Amino acid sequence: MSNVYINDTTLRDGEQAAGIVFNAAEKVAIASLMDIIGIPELEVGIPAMGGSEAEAITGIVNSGLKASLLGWNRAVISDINASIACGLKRVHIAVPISDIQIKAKFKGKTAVVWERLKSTLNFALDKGLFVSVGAEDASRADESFLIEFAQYAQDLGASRFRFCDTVGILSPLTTTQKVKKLVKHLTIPIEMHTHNDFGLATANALAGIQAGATSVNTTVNGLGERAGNAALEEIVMALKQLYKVNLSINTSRLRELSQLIIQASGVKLPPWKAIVGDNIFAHESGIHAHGVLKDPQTYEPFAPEEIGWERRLVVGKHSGRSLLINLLSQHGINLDYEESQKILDSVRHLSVQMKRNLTTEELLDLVTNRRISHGIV
Ligand SMILES: CC(=O)SCCNC(=O)CCNC(=O)[C@H](O)C(C)(C)COP(=O)(O)OP(=O)(O)OC[C@H]1O[C@@H](n2cnc3c(N)ncnc32)[C@H](O)[C@@H]1OP(=O)(O)O
Ligand SMILES: O=C(O)CCC(=O)C(=O)O
Repeated sequence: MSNVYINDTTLRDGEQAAGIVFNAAEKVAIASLMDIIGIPELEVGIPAMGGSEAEAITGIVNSGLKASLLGWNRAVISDINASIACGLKRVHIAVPISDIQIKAKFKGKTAVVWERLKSTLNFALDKGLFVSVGAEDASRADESFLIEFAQYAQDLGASRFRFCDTVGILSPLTTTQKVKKLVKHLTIPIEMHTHNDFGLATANALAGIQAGATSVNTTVNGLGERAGNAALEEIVMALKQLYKVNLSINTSRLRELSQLIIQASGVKLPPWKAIVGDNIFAHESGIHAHGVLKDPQTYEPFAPEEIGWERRLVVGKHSGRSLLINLLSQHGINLDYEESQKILDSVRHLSVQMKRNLTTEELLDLVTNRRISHGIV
């Protein structure tokens, strides 16, 4: 697993999420930050859309990034020409290969699958391009047909093969079974493209990697069609922390990248979003705060600095005395046992009334007011 490769598609599948639009300046800014962070390949968009999308892609191509840049194409010659017109040297050609897709797109004619693959792949190769071939809806395709298709793409000269779980119906076990079979028949790298319809995109992408795939198509914050794609930050941190695979990606800027996507997409994340959510290093509960104050590892899987974020200890309904005593001592207020218990009771009461935790200022006010009313200060 030491050679896992990230090909991020935030600027293609990510932007396909309903209602999301990145303008040209945002697309260039996102690509640039990903490049600085060390993402080796970026799927930058769909040149065949023309207009502002083609302009944005050309803008990225002309930005002098180190990352390899890939354009997404249907198996249509004019799409490939649009990619060339944007200055791209790498193209991805997507071909629908499940019965459902072939029926909807090619009137059920499998001959069209072979013909489209051959004509567009040969065309792109003749133009000197690097070609990645994608099997759309591979997870629902007939398995022999999928293998035949992948081998044909390899024989024709494709440099990489993308296995797509287009509607996110795989589990880690079925992913493993399918990818293992594919690996036996291919020598070119296999890329995982997984969707999150059942909340399994990251798990399935990692299962694919364990089964022998070497590339992952990710998106920042898991943005993408419907429930989204495998999240870049989850894949990178799971590989780093759980699989001990170092990808030479500067993880300390992952939170910053996530924030850039929130800003550009206008879509906020739930605070509990894995890796980059606001609450990933926030502790309120008494037992957790007590543990973290002694050793952060008790309730944190890795240090917040690893992703460029910080630890927060907040006082609220579930807090205990250790946290109160600790926080207040930082403000020169020392509590004995009895007083801390009384203040904790008030904190609980107030939290329930306000249906939230208390800010530090509110906690300090509470203590001061209590002390005044008891003639302590
Ligand atoms: C699983 C995925 O995420 S695939 C990527 C999806 N992304 C997008 O669709 C976003 C960008 N798309 C677009 O801008 C437009 O759909 C375009 C420019 C590609 C095409 O626009 P239109 O010509 O108006 O076609 P429309 O979107 O209505 O239909 C898609 C056409 O592409 C065909 N098609 C779909 N996928 C493929 C493919 N992989 N290879 C070849 N043809 C395909 C469809 O059969 C349909 O053809 P038809 O018009 O002959 O029926
Ligand atoms: O690239 C492809 O082949 C299709 C990618 C895709 O977005 C999908 O199948 O969900």
